[in-house]
Amino acid sequence: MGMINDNVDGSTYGDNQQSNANEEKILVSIRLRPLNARELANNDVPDWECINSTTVLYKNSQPERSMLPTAYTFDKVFGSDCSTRQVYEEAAKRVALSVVSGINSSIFAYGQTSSGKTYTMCGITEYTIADIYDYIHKHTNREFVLKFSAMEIYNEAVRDLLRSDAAPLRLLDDPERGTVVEKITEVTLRDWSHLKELLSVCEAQRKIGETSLNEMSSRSHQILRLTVDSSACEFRRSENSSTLSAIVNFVDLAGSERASQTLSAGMRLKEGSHINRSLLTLGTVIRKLSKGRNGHIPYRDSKLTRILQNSLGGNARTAIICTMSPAHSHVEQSRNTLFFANCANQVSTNAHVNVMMSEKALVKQLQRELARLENQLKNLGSLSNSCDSLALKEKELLIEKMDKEIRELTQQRDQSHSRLQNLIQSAGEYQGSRSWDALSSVSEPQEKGAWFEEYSPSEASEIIDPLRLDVSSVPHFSDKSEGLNFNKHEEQFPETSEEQFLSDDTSPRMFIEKYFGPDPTQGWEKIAERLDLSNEDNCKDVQCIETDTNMSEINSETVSSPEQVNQALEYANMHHDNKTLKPTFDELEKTVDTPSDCQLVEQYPSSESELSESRSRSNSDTVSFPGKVDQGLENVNMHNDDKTLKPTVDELKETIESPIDSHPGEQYPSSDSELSESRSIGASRSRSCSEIATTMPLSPRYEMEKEEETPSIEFQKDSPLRSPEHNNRKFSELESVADGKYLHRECSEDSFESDSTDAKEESIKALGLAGMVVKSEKQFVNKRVLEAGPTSSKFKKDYNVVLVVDHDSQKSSSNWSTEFEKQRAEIIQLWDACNVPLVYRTYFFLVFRGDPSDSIYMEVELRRLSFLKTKTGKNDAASSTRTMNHEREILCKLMLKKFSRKEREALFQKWGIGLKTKKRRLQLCRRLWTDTKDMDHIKESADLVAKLVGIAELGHAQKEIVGLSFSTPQVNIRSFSWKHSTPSLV
Ligand SMILES: Nc1ncnc2c1ncn2[C@@H]1O[C@H](COP(=O)(O)OP(=O)(O)OP(=O)(O)O)[C@@H](O)[C@H]1O
Repeated sequence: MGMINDNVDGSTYGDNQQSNANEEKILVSIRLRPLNARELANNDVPDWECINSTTVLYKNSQPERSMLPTAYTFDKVFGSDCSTRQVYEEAAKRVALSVVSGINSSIFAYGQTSSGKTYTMCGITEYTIADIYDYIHKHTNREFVLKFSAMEIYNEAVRDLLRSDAAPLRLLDDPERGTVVEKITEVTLRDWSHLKELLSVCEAQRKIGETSLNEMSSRSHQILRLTVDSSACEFRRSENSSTLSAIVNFVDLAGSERASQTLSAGMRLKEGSHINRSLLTLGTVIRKLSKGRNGHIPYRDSKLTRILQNSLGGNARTAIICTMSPAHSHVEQSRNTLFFANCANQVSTNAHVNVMMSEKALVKQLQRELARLENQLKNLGSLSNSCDSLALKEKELLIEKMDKEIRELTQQRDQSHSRLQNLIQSAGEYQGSRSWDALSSVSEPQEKGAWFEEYSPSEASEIIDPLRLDVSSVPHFSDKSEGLNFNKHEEQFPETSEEQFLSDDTSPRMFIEKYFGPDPTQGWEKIAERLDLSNEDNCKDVQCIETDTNMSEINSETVSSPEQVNQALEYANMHHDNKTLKPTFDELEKTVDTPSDCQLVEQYPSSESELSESRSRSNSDTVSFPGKVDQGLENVNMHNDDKTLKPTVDELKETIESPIDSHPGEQYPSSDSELSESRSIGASRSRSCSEIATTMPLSPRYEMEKEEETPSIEFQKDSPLRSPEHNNRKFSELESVADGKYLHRECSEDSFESDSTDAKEESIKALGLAGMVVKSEKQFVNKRVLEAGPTSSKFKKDYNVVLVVDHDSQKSSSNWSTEFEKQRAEIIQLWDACNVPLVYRTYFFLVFRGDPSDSIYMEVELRRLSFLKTKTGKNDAASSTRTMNHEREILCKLMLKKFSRKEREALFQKWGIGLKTKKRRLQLCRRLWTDTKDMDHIKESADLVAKLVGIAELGHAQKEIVGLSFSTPQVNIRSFSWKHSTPSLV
């Protein structure tokens, strides 16, 4: 036969949920015995009284006991006048008789020595067995088999009470039945009288001793065990028969005792010690079980708890009857008993119906169970599959979403790049465009005002898109070729807002990337590319000049160095007319004629005669310059609709014809005849060179370049081009330089068109950049030039001076770092003067830190800012200040978002802002980038802004990523490819 444990409702054992459904508390009751003769003799008084069927009350109100509870409630309480029958009926019968239904059960008697445990348990055992037999008699349809066994645990030894030998029994752990007592005698009961005989044997076998409290004190724990098997009579011999099988334990515990009270000694003391120890373990088990089975349950600490494990929180219904002596003299033990009872009352057990099945029935049962479990497994599998497919779908959706985001971001990046390229191009071009614009008086209705209000629908994007200011400065190009339609860009550019800027979805870093591109400096590459283009076109322009002005007349002496050009241009720029923002032609002419090796003013020709003489050496000066004059006049006539911003014809004429008083220009040619002469010669000449030269804004850097320690562009000293007689520079040569020949591009005689607007613009572009890059010591001139010498014919053919930025010389020169610092300080000043957005400054500041390859950027920035400073009007300044304030407000908000309260407080302290002052964040943001002369302040400002907008990670590393750091010393502007770490020389 196999055994399956079923719940009482018939469900299969092992189902936790159903098991929990059968959870029931241990039935706990209290029985007070009457005061015994000894107690009465001692005039002891009862302290305890049962005030109802469930509550026992402590009657004595001694002050020292006032803190202890006086009333205890249990399932049942029985007073001293209650019979054992009543106790059985109300406190044990239901539990005990579960055994006939196949449910294990246990009835315990717990209490101090001499409290009436044995007295009670004897009665209950008899009543139970009597009722069992009564039940059997009433249920004739079932066949019952009763087996009896009895044991005692004496001094921690298990003894079989049905055997006369005293050999202790071993305990074994059975996986199915739990702890079993090995070789214990189990007697199948014939009848009720048979059991009575056996009970008598047990009583006789049990260790009993006399103590001062109990003449017949039980010195052991006694467990009487009755096993009840039952099966339906009709299936008794059937293969499919099943049997209910359960055990009922009658546990008469030894009584707890105090040695002092029992006057124990010797063997009794030892017994008492074992008794108390095992009872202590039982109490611990009960206490732990009462707290929800947390922690280790010390069943194995004693044989008692080990044997009764199933009854203590296990699968047996359990009833505990706690016996107490109500005598005042036993109050401590009584309270201990009540405490144990109280804990036991919290313990739950799980009762199950134990079904013994025949092998065949067991197989069938197991097959059903197997099918059920397989079914469960399938369900789990399908659930798991559905979970997997769900997760897969989620992932696919996520991938799809990310793909979409990537596409959008890529598109935005491309747009930004495209826009940036154009903007950066304009950064280099705007000077030219402005000058062209001014000279030609293009039909712009008015000057562009504030930078940021021109092209963006929202301020936020404007703030961090400072290059837009360049857009505003080159409206002239907005409807031109090469994608320079900024209005179009405006449409393509998504509107943004401060909220977007600050939103979680768009991090400041992303925002920067979105509108700046991954790195705004990437656009510089395009500058280089455009250098090529524009120079190419400039060469065409030069060829045009050649054609019109008989370049054969130009000899090597007419070649001017770029340095001179720059000096001249700067000079011109310094003395421009305030109204037109342009130098007068006279000034320019003077400048052009200024020898490079001398101070501008000092070296100018001191008289008209000198000037005339100088000019007479070459027609080129009278060819090119008047060409520009004509152009300017022509344009003025065409677009003279804005007198406030554009020079009128008269103004222009005045500008041209009247030297500025305060300027050495008084030595310049001033007669109409000279001017006419110039015009007549250069009428058909391309406009570009001179126009550019007129308005080219130059930074103070060019003044520095005059100094010897500053690398500057020069022709090779050995070259004939550098001969002393070259001091008398000719404008045509300057023109050539200005037109971009210095940049690198070889010219082709047949590759240009004269008087071309495009050529003009390209020339402007080229010149806008020419000054940025021309600087070199010992630079080489195109080999063909050098080899051929300065013969005019050869020069005409190979008019292709090549300039190289010599980073090596820069790098090797300790001057570069000094110069870099100077330039940077200068830029910082200009940023401040021009209200350049802080984010832009920060980005620039972080990216460019003194690498030799930074020089070009620094130059470009200086030029851009220099020009910007000169052109910014009051309205512009007010507007840009507003925008700047707005930017600071945004940074202020970002500070709240980016920094914790602690971090902010640290910042306030660092920046000297009182922690209790109002608008602390705004105070801090208003201090950023303000002390332009304190580099520490600037660095800290940059670091803070970078952290706020998320560009802290930028620096040289980022620059290298975009290919802006060069490992080779020399960079040929012609093949200016920023992405090549080893750019080749021409
Ligand atoms: N409810 C009761 N009514 C009358 N007499 C009782 C009652 N309970 C116990 N007694 C008597 O008290 C004495 C001690 O009882 P009993 O031996 O059952 O105590 P015990 O708790 O088993 O003691 P021990 O732990 O020492 O074995 C016995 O003489 C018993 O007849």
